Amino acid sequence: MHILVVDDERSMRDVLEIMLSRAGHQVTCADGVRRASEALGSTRVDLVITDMKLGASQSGMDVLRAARALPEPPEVIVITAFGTAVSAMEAMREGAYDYIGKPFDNEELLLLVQKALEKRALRRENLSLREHLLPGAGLMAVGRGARMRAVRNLVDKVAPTRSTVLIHGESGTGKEVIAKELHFKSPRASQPFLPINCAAVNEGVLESELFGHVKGSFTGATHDRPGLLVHAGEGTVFLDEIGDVPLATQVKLLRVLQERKVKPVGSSAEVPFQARILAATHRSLDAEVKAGRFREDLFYRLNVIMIELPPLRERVEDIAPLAEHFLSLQRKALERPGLRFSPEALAMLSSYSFPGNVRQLENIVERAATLADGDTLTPASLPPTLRGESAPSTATAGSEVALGAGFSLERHLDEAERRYLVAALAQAGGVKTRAAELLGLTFRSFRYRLAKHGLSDREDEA
Ligand SMILES: Nc1ncnc2c1ncn2[C@@H]1O[C@H](COP(=O)(O)OP(=O)(O)OP(=O)(O)O)[C@@H](O)[C@H]1O
Repeated sequence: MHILVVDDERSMRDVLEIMLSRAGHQVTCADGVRRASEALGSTRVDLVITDMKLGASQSGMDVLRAARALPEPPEVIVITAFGTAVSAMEAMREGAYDYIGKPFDNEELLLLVQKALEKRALRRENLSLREHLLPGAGLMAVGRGARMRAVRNLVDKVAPTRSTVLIHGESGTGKEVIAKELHFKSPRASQPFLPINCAAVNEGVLESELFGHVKGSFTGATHDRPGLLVHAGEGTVFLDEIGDVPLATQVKLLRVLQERKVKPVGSSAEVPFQARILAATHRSLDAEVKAGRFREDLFYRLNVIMIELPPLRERVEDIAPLAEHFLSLQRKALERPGLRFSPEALAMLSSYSFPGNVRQLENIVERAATLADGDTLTPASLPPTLRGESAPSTATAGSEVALGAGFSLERHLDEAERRYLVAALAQAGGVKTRAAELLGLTFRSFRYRLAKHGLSDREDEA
């Protein structure tokens, strides 16, 4: 654990440093508020021990406030002079872990430090546990089809490495889920996973969030603050929507990635960082590079390993398992253990094209479960948009189709064939011989058509 000792008296700093280092901790010392803020801004600190009175004009309260302003604040122990119980209480109100009066007994202080660090460790553990338990943020992305198996193989291979990974896929395909899986399967799992949506904030905020800032560098910068890259320690920073980073920030990001050092906004000093970088985008960065909107050098720097997440319509075999997964979350959330899909509802889901991908499926299941009167979710529980697309029981009549420029009979028949295949598979509960029978096809012809539409899994291909 890393402890920051703040005291204006040199002898006191030395005593504390020796005592705490002997107890096995890493110790940094600061003689006042400025140095303390610098230390808090440039490294990850678990505990601050500060004297309340720092020289004639400064106060430990300022150190406490700077520490509390951090995204993941360290615990703070305040040392107070005899007879200053009022300021000790004020410190507790502002979030200090505890206080100790001067002169103190060394054993007493060590015990307090140990308890504060236990609390800190517990909080960190809870944070990472909460990450694990968030719906959909489990260790394993759901999906056992051939495409997801390939993704999973790649994840297992690159998770333990330090490589930068670029995740590409349409919106809602699960890019963040994969980023979390990469983090939690890596040796960095006990360290923070810090995501940032690069498209949601403007250039200034993005740079200050990523690289940090020093006090006074802009209105509202009341304290030095480390950026995510430093704050993540040996964890992972996930740059979501990297394709939306403005060109000016791209230049800085490239330098940061190459040199593994950041320059906080308003500072000229460089701070090294250890975090691993993962990035994701729904854009084709190749095309963005060609259009001059994305720097080619940054693209190559990020694109060391690329994970391509296919849209849900290209991995139909994952729809039913995902729907079941989301329904099981709803059973728990709504405390309705009897909720289930009718086979027809599952078939209808399986033949829909999901332009909003897994996120849309998740929303549909949540809505259906919340609104359901009985325990069985039927096609009537699903939004009408799905009905328009489900496999027709008789061939679609020509009159319903917009013929003319842009129409392609071939594509139309192709889509219809695909929907029938999926519907038959769903109706047959995934048993392929049965699905072939339902369609009046030989097994061989059925298997050929599955492969043609990318619906077969690896066993079929073998
Ligand atoms: N394979 C999966 N297993 C379980 N849940 C998933 C899976 N893929 C996606 N989800 C869920 O679907 C939702 C969307 O996933 P996520 O946010 O990871 O997508 P995204 O590609 O990052 O989207 P965007 O590009 O819009 O940020 C989340 O609630 C996530 O938990």
